[in-house]
Amino acid sequence: MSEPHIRDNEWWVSPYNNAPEVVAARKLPAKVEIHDATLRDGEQTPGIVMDVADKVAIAEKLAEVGVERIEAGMPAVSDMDYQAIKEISRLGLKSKIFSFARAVTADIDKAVDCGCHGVIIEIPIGYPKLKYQFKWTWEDVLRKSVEVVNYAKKRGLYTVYFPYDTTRARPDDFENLLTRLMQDAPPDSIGIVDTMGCALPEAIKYMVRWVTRLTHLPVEVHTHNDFGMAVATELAGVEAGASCIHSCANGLGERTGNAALEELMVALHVLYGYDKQYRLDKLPELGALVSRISGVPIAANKPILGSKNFTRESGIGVDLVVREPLAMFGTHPALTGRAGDVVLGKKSGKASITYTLERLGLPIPDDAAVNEMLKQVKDQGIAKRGLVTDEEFLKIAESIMQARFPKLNGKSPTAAMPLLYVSKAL
Ligand SMILES: CC(=O)SCCNC(=O)CCNC(=O)[C@H](O)C(C)(C)COP(=O)(O)OP(=O)(O)OC[C@H]1O[C@@H](n2cnc3c(N)ncnc32)[C@H](O)[C@@H]1OP(=O)(O)O
Ligand SMILES: O=C(O)CCC(=O)C(=O)O
Repeated sequence: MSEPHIRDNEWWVSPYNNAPEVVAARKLPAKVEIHDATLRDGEQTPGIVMDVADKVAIAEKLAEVGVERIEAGMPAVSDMDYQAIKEISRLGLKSKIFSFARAVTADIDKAVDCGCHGVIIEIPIGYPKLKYQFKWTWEDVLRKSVEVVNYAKKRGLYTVYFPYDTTRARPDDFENLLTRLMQDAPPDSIGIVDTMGCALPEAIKYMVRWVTRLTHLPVEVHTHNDFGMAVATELAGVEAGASCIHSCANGLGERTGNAALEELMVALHVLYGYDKQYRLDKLPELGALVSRISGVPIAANKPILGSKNFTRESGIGVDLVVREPLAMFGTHPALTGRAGDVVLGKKSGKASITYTLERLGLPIPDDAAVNEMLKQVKDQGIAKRGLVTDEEFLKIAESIMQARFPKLNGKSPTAAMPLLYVSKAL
């Protein structure tokens, strides 16, 4: 089928994503890039330390997945970060390498020394930050920014201006800052930073349009997940024309984390129809690597990567999980390197039993036996408040079949199973 919401064996999502009224409200850029900050903002998750080898391994996997930009770290934090960024730059990966800098020239020098393509120049503009933390006015911010932005550009770096806590800036502060920055030190692009993850998707759209109008520069969006909307707000930014969105693999990051890389990649391709520029099938490998190195487990129900995303216990339609996955899921498990799975428990139905028997290579007995197996599976699932394992199910199936064919009592349990079924035909 050729409608955008359906691609055979890949996805079947909502046709209303492409309703004329919905499409008319969008101003999608021709291309969107992902700037991944796992090695900097992801490492800012409390307690995580990644050494040089860890960062190199993650950078290589990010490049393999197809991330356009890797923020490899903040050299000011430690010599290990400095070495890691340098090492990653030397690898000659397809992704462009960025470093994170304060608005100080020494940090720009470090980015150049590390061989980076670009730099993110961070400076606060959110009013709570200016008022309580820095005691700066927007004029102070401008003064500190101008010299450093010009310096970074002079040193040949792609320069992203990152006035953080943007979404809590006073409108006049932000507008004055950007207006004057464009006169005195225009960077290559501007980041809208939802440091506290507290802006609505519609607010981010408004801000992207506002910054575009003020600067005519490419706009990037960087969000956190405090209201569970980091991915939604970045995609809203794209709908308003943002051409670069920031991420962390597995949604790592300060507090509730950053917009999750894997969710953005799949959404750009499946929900917005951007060309498949990413190896979505490699996302589980990246997720497992980042989880192992960070020590932060992936939640079982985490979008894209959760171990139970394509697992169904509920009996209704369960036989379709493997036979016709798009009846049961919006995306085919194989699109993201996954496989569907049927498990047994309290919510099983008859189809769960017959499916499991087939999967175990066993014949399907008569209806009464299947019903009895189902009853015992449910009872056991309830009793243990969990799933019934294959081993437990085999015991249930065997005892039922042996009761029906007592002549075969005494045979070894599992070895006798096929025989027990065959015996019904005798
Ligand atoms: C939203 C945010 O939190 S933004 C950044 C978060 N990331 C990090 O903090 C990374 C991990 N941090 C670290 O390892 C350390 O905090 C360091 C190495 C970066 C800095 O450590 P410290 O030596 O304690 O420096 P400190 O935080 O006191 O700042 C030093 C100076 O930089 C100034 N500064 C801080 N941020 C910026 C900035 N974005 N641009 C320009 N100057 C800045 C401070 O005002 C201070 O100036 P002062 O010496 O005139 O008072
Ligand atoms: O480390 C920080 O939180 C500052 C920069 C940033 O990533 C943000 O504001 O979201």
